[in-house]
Amino acid sequence: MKSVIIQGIKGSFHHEAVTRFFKDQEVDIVDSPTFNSLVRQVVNHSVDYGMMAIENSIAGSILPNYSLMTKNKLYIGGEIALPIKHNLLALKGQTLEDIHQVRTHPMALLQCENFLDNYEHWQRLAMDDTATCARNIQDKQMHGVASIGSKLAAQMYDLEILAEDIHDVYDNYTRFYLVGTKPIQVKGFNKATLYFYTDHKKGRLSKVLEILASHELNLTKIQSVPLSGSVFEYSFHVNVVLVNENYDLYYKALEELKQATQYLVVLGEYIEDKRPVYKEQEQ
Ligand SMILES: O=C(O)C(=O)C[C@]1(C(=O)O)C=C[C@@H](O)C=C1
Repeated sequence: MKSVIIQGIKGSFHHEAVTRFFKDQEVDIVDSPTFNSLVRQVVNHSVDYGMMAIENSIAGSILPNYSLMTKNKLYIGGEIALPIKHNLLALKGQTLEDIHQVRTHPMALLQCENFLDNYEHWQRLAMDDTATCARNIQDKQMHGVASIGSKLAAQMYDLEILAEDIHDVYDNYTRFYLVGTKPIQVKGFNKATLYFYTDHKKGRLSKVLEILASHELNLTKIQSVPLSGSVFEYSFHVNVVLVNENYDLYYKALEELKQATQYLVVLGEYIEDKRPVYKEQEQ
């Protein structure tokens, strides 16, 4: 059975990301307190893969995870765009009036700012993953303390839901990568993540973008990340979707990109996880 390490414990969104990604396949889910320790255990082969959040549709990119991937030479074997629904959880019998402190993962706090602004007197603590915060409230019988997390966490740690769907925007998604230490071959891939930097001369980045556009590669994300060892120079992570899955054009683009950049590596070729489009949005 494959083992996959997550940031957090069972009942976290990382846990849900793994179960959605692997569907019916059985996997051994291993907990990790931080992203750093997750990556360490992937690198030293204590586990087969890691599942790592990389960006959220409200709060934006989790920048340290971009650098963790490249510094540790990790490759991407797949992605999952998980709908994230946050709820306010507390011990059974508690009410909103009893609460004076809320604790959760920092990304979850960022996704619920509008709700939290209604309770300015609550102390906000950015802590571990959403599920560990929920479990601690139960284990330590913390009265007056709420956590933010999923309904699964409420169920697993026997907490009451004091407020449902408290994220700022209904359509809230976090994108996760499945990462490993070797390039992962994915049959029928239609998306790729490239990492590059240039010699920082005029027009270099626009040349790269022009190569992508002229080879039917749709740019879905570009993220600049400080280049380690330089001051105010940047490397770039780009995600591209292969329009009409034209592999010839994709490989030609890679050849041209090698000429246009100082350093280029393909971090992953995998299947795009499209966020579902709801009926109301189609109209
Ligand atoms: O705390 C959790 O439950 C997580 O899985 C972490 C995490 C994150 O890293 O962004 C995952 C999804 C949500 O965006 C909030 C938190």
